[in-house]
Amino acid sequence: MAPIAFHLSGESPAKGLEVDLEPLQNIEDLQKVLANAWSVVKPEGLGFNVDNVNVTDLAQLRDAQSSVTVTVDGHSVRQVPGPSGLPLIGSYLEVYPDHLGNNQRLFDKYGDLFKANIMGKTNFFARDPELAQIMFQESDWFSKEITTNHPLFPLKNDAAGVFVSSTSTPSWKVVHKFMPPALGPKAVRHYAPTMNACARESFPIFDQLGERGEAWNGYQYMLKLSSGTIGKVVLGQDMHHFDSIDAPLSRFVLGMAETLALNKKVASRGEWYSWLPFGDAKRLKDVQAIVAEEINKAVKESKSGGTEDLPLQDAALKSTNLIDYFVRAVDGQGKHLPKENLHAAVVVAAGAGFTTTSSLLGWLLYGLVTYPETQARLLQELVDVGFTDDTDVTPDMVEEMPVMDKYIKEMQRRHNPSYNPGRTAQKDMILPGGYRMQKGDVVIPAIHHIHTNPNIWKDPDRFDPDRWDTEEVKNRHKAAYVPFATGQRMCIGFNFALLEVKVFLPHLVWRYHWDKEGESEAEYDPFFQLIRPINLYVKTTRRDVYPSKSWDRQT
Ligand code: HEM
Repeated sequence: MAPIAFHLSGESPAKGLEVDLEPLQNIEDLQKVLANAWSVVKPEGLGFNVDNVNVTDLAQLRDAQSSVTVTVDGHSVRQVPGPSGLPLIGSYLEVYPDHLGNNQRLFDKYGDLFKANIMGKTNFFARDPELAQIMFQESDWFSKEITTNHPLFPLKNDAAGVFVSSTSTPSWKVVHKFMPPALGPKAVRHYAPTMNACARESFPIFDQLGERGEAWNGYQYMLKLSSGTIGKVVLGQDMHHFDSIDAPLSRFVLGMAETLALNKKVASRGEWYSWLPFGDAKRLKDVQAIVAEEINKAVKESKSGGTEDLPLQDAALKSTNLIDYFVRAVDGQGKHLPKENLHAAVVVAAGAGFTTTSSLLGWLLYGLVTYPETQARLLQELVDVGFTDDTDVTPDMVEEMPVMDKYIKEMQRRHNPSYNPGRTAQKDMILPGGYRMQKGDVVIPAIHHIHTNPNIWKDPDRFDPDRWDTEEVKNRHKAAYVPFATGQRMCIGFNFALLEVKVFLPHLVWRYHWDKEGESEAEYDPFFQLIRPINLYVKTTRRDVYPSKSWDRQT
């Protein structure tokens, strides 16, 4: 039997190919053959059309007299749409500074995948979970490769292994072996007492702020609290952030915060801007040097919990802080994390550890003052689990607090601190929907827009913690909610982050009643690498009255 000709819809039949259908069993076999030949990511999306009639049976295709048209999920192959932009600056003015709002507008205009060229750098933005899932997966299609078009390019540091280096670097493999055990579920449990102690350390300051009756910047104090905790857990250092109301932030924290503000600026202005020997690009390098210096000092001064080498899992449970862990942990071959990786990996863990959780805690305070009924529900839950002034939150207790869990999920859905992780196409391909992608294209699964995609989330802008009890949300697409990303390059610290906020929040809600200052909506800081509130002012009052236990929890 003669081979049959196939071509992609949207392309000339001359670019098609011929397939011998004889050895094929069914249409799925044909889909695989063609997907393989044309680099189509999802073979099952291929459809066949003969003389304008859809064909789903291999036998019918055997009779085709002319080239069979092949569609991808019902579409012709197409280029990813997007704004054409202006010469040189591209769509810069169309996207910045309100990049979340403007990207929303671009998604609404162009659909779930669009591209934008900004200052000579093209990125592709996706808000469809199916596309996000493919992009997040380290595979032959995509990988985290920090090329010049990648948003983290100005911070690229191969020695760090994680976050700011590419998956293809040997450092990623080695750091990715050492760091996860120290931040796994078992290991983070042993940091719960430190987290409780950090929360208590902040009380005298929050008490004083409350007694003054003045409003205070909620985010700034959450930054002090979360970075102080990371100081202890990662660096083994007391940052003295709660020695007084006006205690300054440590040099490391200031340096890291400035680094992230500068990176946002430098990365959004294109590669050329990052090479300038003056201004923001130069300052970024200077500030990175200050951060590195502070970390070197911390490594030198770090107190060890012992001197013996320990296998990874043991070290994770016995170390007094992350530096101590890195110094003592050995892998199966008895090897330590190489020195050249240690310092850079500590910078990343410390930086990623507080910049994210401080933003999340900021948004959680925002939620308390904006949704008083939720604050009341959280307090009720604490009463019901038997919380008292002396309670230390334990990981087990956290498991019994579904109201808090739903609240945090809903706030992360709407205000997740991380929003633009980048991945790089490893070869030319055709994505679901028929979109062409070329090797080297940098794609961004846009977390904020996935989390608020109206095709997935009912009333996405509505704050509704109870949506997490619905079947619809329980059965959501795997990548519809990805606050910590997914795949091999997902967040290593998510267990730590969630335990930390679940330890802090009960203490803060139990001790204080939280009120909003002013009528204005809290806004995100458009000039920062992460989504953090900038104008969040709150007032606190020490609680002296508590509700009774819920009737069904009374013993
Ligand atoms: C609310 C808190 C947090 C959020 C929302 C968050 C989110 C994320 C996201 C989205 C990524 C992927 C980045 C990318 O693909 O470019 C990531 C990576 C990472 N996170 Fe987190 N994170 C949080 C807290 C933490 C904490 C507390 C730590 C450490 C103590 C941490 C350590 C890391 C590291 C090391 C990576 C890089 C993993 C790799 O490159 O393989 N994160 N995080």
